[in-house]
Amino acid sequence: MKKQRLVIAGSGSTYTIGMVMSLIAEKENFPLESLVFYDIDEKRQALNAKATEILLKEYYPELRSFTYTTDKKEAFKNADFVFVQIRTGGLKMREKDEQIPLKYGVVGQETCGPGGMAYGLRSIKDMIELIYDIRKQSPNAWILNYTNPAAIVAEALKREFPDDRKILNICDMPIAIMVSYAKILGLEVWDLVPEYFGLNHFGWFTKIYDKSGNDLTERLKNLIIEKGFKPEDAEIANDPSWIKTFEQARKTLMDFPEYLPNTYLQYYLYPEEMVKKEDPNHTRARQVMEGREKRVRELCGRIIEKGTAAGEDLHADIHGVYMIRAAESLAYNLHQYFIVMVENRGVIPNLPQDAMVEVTCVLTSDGPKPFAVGEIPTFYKGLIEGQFAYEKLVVDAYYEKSYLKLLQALTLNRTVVDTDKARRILDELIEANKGYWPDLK
Ligand SMILES: NC(=O)c1ccc[n+]([C@@H]2O[C@H](COP(=O)([O-])OP(=O)(O)OC[C@H]3O[C@@H](n4cnc5c(N)ncnc54)[C@H](O)[C@@H]3O)[C@@H](O)[C@H]2O)c1
Ligand SMILES: O=P(O)(O)OC[C@H]1O[C@H](O[C@H]2[C@H](O)[C@@H](O)[C@@H](O)O[C@@H]2CO)[C@H](O)[C@@H](O)[C@@H]1O
Ligand SMILES: [Mn+2]
Repeated sequence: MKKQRLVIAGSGSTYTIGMVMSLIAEKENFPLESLVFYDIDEKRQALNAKATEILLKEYYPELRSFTYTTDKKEAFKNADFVFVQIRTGGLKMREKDEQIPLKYGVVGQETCGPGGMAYGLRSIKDMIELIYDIRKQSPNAWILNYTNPAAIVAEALKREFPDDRKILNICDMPIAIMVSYAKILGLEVWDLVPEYFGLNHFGWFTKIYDKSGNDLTERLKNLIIEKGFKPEDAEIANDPSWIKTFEQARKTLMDFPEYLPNTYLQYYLYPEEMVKKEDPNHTRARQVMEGREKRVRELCGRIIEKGTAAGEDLHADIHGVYMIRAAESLAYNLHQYFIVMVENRGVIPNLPQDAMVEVTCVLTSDGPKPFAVGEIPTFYKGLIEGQFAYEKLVVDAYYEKSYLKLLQALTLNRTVVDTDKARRILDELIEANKGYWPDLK
């Protein structure tokens, strides 16, 4: 079995230690020859890296080479896989993305609505630059991107790198939802086979089967409606915000019982309720700073101080395991099922052919092979077309530096709708994003 040379870009992330634990858990199936951390923030990276050195010594002694650097050239040479998890502007800018729309009574969210647009315009520039840097050093590496907003990033990367078949955009929300389905059904998550369609953070499960081909969908829907729905992945199971989100997904299913919804649809289908639930002085970014970010920082600090991870409650999370298993399937041609983003090209015939859709695929060494979805009903088609038009306009606006296209994008977005409101939010976001966004005409 060929051992893999893996680079993690954005290794100062709050997800890195979880990813390292997942690499340890998956070491028999995705053995590493080397692991390299890359980040632009030396201090942030060093904390994770120093804790990782200890974790690897204790749980992965056979891994001979672990290094960390802020030098792109050194980081990206001879990679087989690069996982990309950057956040341009950090959690401080995420807080602005969430707070500014809320001032106008509009959803304030990291990947949805005006906040998602603001974050998207920041991510595109850095992501394009990063992919060029990776390709200079490693023309054949698989690049697994989960930097958000993944829908907008995927659309921009498709346009900038149309012939690059080794960039895969992937999100963990569908698998995190499936962890809850598995629990309700009394099965393991990897025993479930999903049918799914949509855009990233904007999709539906149409069917859930077990590995023997039994259709569990109607039983699952009834169980969710009768018994409730909650997050089960350890990372989010006790988080009040995620608990509310999963409850809302149950309501969505009761309102629109045809398909099982992605949790992110709550922002588009119940925008008024979402605004009401928010405390503008304590949005999700602040909760993450006081929660996951603080927890990871303190954990690393303790490991470094003690020189050991013994006694710490460490586990592989579904986020890390999902990305690594997707990489395994690509590296070793395993033909396993994953929900990932691919260009439509006939998968859903009644949607734009160039849309980056999120659907069930088999991952092979030749890349993702999507299953045909077929034509989708009018309600879903209408919603997706509106959302895709918004995403496309954001990427158009980035390339053309167009104020008008951003105004159109926000006016189209279901979380905004009103043109005057869209203009006021846009003007404030422009001010807040000076130095990150292109200068608009
Ligand atoms: N697609 C998904 O389902 C999914 C799931 C989880 C996280 N994410 C994404 O992963 C990313 C990381 O999330 P986080 O909350 O841990 O953020 P974070 O701010 O803790 O970490 C991001 C890291 O990226 C670094 N960075 C920023 N710009 C960079 C650049 N140009 N080059 C290299 N490094 C850079 C930062 O210094 C920081 O250390 C975000 O984009 C988040 O949205 C996506
Ligand atoms: O608000 P955050 O930063 O806590 O989460 C935003 C991310 O939410 C989803 O990821 C979940 C994931 O679904 C779950 O399995 C677990 O790993 O936690 C993650 C974060 O809570 C979403 O898919 C991502 O795109 C978001 O970045
Ligand atoms: Mn996601």
